[in-house]
Amino acid sequence: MSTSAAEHAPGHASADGIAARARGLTKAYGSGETTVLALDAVDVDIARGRFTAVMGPSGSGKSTLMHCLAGLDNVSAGQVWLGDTEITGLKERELTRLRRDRIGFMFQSFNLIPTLNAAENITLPMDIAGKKPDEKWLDQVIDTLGLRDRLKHRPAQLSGGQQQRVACARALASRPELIFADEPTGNLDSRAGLEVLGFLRDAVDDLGQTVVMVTHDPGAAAHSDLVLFLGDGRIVDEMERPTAEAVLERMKRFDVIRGQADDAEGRPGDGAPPGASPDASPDISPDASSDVSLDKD
Ligand SMILES: Nc1ncnc2c1ncn2[C@@H]1O[C@H](COP(=O)(O)OP(=O)(O)OP(=O)(O)O)[C@@H](O)[C@H]1O
Repeated sequence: MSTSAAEHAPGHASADGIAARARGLTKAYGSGETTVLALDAVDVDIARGRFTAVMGPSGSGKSTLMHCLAGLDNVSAGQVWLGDTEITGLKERELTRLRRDRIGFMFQSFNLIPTLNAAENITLPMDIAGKKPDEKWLDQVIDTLGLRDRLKHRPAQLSGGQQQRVACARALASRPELIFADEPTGNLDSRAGLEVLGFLRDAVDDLGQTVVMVTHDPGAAAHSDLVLFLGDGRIVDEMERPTAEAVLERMKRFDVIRGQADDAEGRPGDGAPPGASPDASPDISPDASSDVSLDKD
């Protein structure tokens, strides 16, 4: 299934509201009998100025999709564009520069440098690139994220939620075209997680940023504008204006399909209720399920 594929003129990325685009994106790991097809000819458009969530069962290809769109991993076939730039085929040095200049990253483990204070962590990528931050923008980011009185603190002196806010500010500091967030609330309690999701939402609504977030949590996905559902390396569904309940219901259908596949192949766990077998689980943790009541701010 493709997203807005009809707009696509073959071989060209449009200059309009598309922040990233993939056509026929295929990624295989290994070779011969042990080949794993992580992405199977995925067509996707990531709209500029929107918050897109990527969900799907464990192993469905979420991280691989993010890594390929961000130029962190090479593709086996197909094409990927960031804005108008086709990144498939770029040399590693060009990719490094492109990631540094045009993409912001947030990870589950905040990836802050322990010896640097919050302010230094926020500007580190720009310092490495030898670029001066736009002070007005940086002030806006710091105030939006409520970090003004935490700038001199080192990561160990900050709560998990505050550390992730610093990571969020770092991702925003260079005003990137696209922010990729991989399970950004995975290490946070639900209150801190909600706070970070609210800031990502604000980054889109108030600062005009574009965010793509991989998550297992329907409550987190409910903060997005659009959820893309991956199954077995393909985009199998999408949901506009998601609610946590609707996302959870959609995820449960992966259980049913996997259960049926298990039945057909006579795998252990036949007849078990959806989600009862570890293999069949869509990887929604009990915590995630309990977060279903979380709603948009
Ligand atoms: N480096 C690798 N070598 C071999 N296989 C890999 C590698 N990385 C991922 N895979 C396989 O590719 C498929 C997709 O993996 P991916 O990590 O993208 O899924 P995911 O949806 O992000 O999973 P999870 O929710 O568990 O993080 C899986 O079958 C996985 O085992």
